[in-house]
Amino acid sequence: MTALLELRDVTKRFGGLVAVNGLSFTMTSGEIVGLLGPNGSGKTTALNMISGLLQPNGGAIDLLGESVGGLPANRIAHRGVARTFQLVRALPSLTVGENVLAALAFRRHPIWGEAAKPKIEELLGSVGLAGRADQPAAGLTYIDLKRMELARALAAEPLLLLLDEWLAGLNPTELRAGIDLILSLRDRGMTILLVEHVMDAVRALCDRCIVMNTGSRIAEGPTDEVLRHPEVVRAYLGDLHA
Ligand SMILES: Nc1ncnc2c1ncn2[C@@H]1O[C@H](COP(=O)(O)OP(=O)(O)OP(=O)(O)O)[C@@H](O)[C@H]1O
Repeated sequence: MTALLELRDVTKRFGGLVAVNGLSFTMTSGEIVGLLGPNGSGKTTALNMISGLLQPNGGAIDLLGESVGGLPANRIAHRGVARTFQLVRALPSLTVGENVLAALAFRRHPIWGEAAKPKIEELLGSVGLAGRADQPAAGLTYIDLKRMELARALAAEPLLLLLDEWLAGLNPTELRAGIDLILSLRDRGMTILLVEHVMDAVRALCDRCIVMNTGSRIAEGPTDEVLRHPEVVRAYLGDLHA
């Protein structure tokens, strides 16, 4: 079966710093995979290359067997990759519905105006914001902002969703709701690559994990096994003691 996503020997350098060093992994449709590692290990840089915000210096990135490595972000989005950001990117002067509309207007098959209204409601409903389209985005709580950002990502009807610390900063009740929401996306067939530091969430969500340290993959496998891997424990303890 063709992998949904395949990275082969992908490298990114910033001057003399090798932020991602020969990273290889594959994902199949329907998986939730965790991309883990201590601060600065290269996780966000990897997401940035998969989504086209950064150009790799070497290696290959394929989506459904076709090369997307080095394509601009909008073309990769049109091929089916959507993402959220560590710092939520909302348009606070607009309503919740207008924020989602902006995403619908820039997707591969754009819709806008009246035609977009049912889709906006459907997207907001799918992230727990039903009936909130007319509310100003500026008034949303943190978790609701995150929900809105997710609705914007889902507006593209992606094959692959990249979540960059989407659960960070949530209180325990919100975290449970956030985990359930991500699981509901998986139940609808979404494939998700998740960068996350909240280990309870990683255990609850990820079928498999890939762990990076200083740009390289140091472990990969089922979540429980990977989190017990001595090199992974060392990398995280080293980070905590740094
Ligand atoms: N645009 C950039 N220019 C220069 N160096 C960068 C740039 N982006 C990232 N880096 C460096 O690359 C390395 C990897 O950073 P990256 O943000 O990918 O790590 P991360 O694993 O996502 O960290 P965190 O968990 O803290 O978000 C770090 O040393 C970082 O300082």
